[in-house]
Amino acid sequence: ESGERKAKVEKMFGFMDAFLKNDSFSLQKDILDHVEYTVARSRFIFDDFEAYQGLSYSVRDRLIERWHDTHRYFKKKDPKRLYFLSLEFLMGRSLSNSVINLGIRDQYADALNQLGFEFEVVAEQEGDAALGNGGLARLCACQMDSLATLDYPAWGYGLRYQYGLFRQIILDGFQLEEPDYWLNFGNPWEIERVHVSYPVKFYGTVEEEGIQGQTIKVWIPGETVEAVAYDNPIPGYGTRNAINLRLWAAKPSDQYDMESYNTGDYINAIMDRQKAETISNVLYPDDRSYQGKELRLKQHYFFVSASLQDIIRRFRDDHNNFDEFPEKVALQINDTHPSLAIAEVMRVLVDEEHLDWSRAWDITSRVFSFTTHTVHAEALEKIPVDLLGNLLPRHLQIIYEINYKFMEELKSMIGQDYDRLSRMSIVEEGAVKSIRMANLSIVCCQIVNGVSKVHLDLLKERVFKDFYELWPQKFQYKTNGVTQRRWVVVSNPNLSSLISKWLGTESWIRNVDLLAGLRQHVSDPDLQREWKMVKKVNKARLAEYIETLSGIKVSLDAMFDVQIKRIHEYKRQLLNILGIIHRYDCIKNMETSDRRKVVPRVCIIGGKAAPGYDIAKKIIKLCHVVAEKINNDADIGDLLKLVFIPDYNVSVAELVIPGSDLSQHLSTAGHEASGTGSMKFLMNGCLLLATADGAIVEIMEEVGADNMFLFGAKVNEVPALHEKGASLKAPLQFLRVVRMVRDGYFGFKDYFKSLCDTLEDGKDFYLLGYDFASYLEAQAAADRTFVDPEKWIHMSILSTAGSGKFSSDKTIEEYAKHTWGIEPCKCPF
Ligand SMILES: [N-]=[N+]=N[C@]1([C@H](N)O)O[C@H](CO)[C@@H](O)[C@H](O)[C@H]1O
Repeated sequence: ESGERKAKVEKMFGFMDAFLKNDSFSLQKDILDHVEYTVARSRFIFDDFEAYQGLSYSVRDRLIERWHDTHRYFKKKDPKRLYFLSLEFLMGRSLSNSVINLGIRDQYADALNQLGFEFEVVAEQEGDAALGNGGLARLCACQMDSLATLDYPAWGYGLRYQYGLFRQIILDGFQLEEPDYWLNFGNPWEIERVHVSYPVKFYGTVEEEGIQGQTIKVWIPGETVEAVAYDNPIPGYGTRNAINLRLWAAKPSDQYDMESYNTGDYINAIMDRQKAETISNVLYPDDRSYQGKELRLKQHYFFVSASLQDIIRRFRDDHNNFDEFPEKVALQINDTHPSLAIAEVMRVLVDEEHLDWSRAWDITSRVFSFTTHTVHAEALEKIPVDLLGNLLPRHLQIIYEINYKFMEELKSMIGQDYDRLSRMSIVEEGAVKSIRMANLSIVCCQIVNGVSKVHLDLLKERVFKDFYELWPQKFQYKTNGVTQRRWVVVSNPNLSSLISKWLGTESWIRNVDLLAGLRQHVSDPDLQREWKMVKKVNKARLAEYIETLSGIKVSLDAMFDVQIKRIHEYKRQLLNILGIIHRYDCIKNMETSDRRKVVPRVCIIGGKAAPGYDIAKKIIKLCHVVAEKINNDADIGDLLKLVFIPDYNVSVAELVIPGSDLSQHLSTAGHEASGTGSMKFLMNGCLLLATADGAIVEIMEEVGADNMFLFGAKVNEVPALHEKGASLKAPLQFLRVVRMVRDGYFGFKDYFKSLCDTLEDGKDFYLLGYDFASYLEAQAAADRTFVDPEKWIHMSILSTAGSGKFSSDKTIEEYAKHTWGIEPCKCPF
């Protein structure tokens, strides 16, 4: 019956490009049809936002077509699939990226023009999908773009938060948080799959039942919630493949207790049902440590259970022997947030599929791989057993069993070394007995990946030293990457066309190694002139944005010096601000004649602080009071400006990065697992001023240390410096600027006391004092280079030319080959 219908449809439409045409007239018609029939506004009168909606729905139609063809082809070929489990996906906007990956941006721009709209203006109507905090979350989004573009059969699974990462409002220089109700006007980029829903169980008890002489565990849940799927097609660039990001939303389950209904306690019954929806409501805005909150744990299990039910249902469609599961499925755990998936697969295989433990464990340990993104042992997730035992009683039993078997095996390998046994145990005894989710992930997974070469060294020598010594073969690294589609082609179209012109091809967009071809043209004056022009145009756009935001006029001749990332003490935005105070102080104390030699700077800082992170919030306030002083000081004029860009997100980054001359990555060496912002700046020809930390070390290998401005203690020097503690004496310049803040030179004397206290000798854990002198030297080197435009442009072109290694395409190819064992599966039509 469906075969017949398929044949009839194919005959009717012929197979290739079955339905939608992409010529300008067809696009105009589709946009108007959606304005009229989907947005329900008259096709004759609609505004920019309705044009955005109409346009987006017409683009979505073309995504759905490719999504269907891709998944029908995957179904036909039944390749090994990758399932990428992550609690966060920082997608940003979808419109521009989608039309560029579909290869029909120009057609759409023309169609809109015919209808009297401007593409860029309409594209600005879209809000960011901010379903994540920072680097880890954006990394997933870049990796999904690469998985699609490289034709890998992959799915992303996550949570459909109703509230994304909070909006940052700055009031009198203080950060306030506002809810990000991003779904207010609907979301054209998702498809609600009402028929794809699964019950997720919580609480309850575990009973034992005897079946055919076997005792099996039966989990009697206390509460059930429904998980409903929302699909987000992810189009590849230059391919028909479009893969899926499936996000789960919690809905009241249709199982309801008649009891409360009949007692007429109707309202409470409904309220109870409403409670269910809160599970997927809010993204936890903390980019730091794990909070032992029950709701957070519910979120973890909710998306893990729904995802695994969906994955196993798909596997069972074509397979009924679970020994094939690891051949057909690769499960990627992105940090420890999805690690409960390990216990869940064991529960399904043992309790529901009745496999014996060792067979189940063999399958489970071959199907999972784990990537950690942190260097701070204290940031590793630990779940109190009381919390876990109450919410997921069967999973706690299973984790205890996994740990018991692991401890037995370990004792047989290392003997009665109790310190090491307790350090490696998945169960942490002590005041709050807890489950170490990182230990569980390492014990289970075949491969544990760090996110940069330096990160792996830190995992081996510090964070997971015991495990590395036991299982060195498990530990690998896959250097992070960013997608050149969004971070160059979408956000910097002028540079993108310039690169294609000088490389004589656009294939670098899919084959990033070609960027190295720019090296042979680096000294060509025409390229240098055009390169400079592109940067100038992008700087003008950024300057306009700054003026709109803050009313501050900035000079395009100044060096645009940028630090944009989450606010953290280890990322040392405070070092940047103290450096600016030093620069200001120097200019103030200069002879007017010397001021002519000062290289004008526009210092731009942006980033959100976790709502409960007090010190980070003080750093934001300090930035504003210093800016207030400098920007209103007539003596300074255009020599120095400081601007804090509020509500930093993916779209702001897409505007700021192309307009930046210099970007700062100041983490205390050994604290940034990788960093990915640096890679986006590098691709856009922006020079880096940085410590040799995380991925910066590999960037130095690719573009050369002499093509960057490096400073500060090295990773292997920091532990010894920490030992020195109070004996480490900070330089006078540093003491002077700290004194200025402490004495209230910028006001708020008492408010900044605790911030200044963190910099006192012996307390300066992040070594701002120790690194201050070399930091100022690096800044001076940047000044000297900036006044030599040819040298600067030379370094800028070489930065882009050497950025190929840091494409997420590279990262994904490495993972596919060495961790997941998946092959491209390109949809042929
Ligand atoms: N969570 N986490 N970790 C991070 C970032 N904060 O999101 O992951 C990012 C992605 O791996 C890293 O680049 C960054 O160094 C690391 O701190």
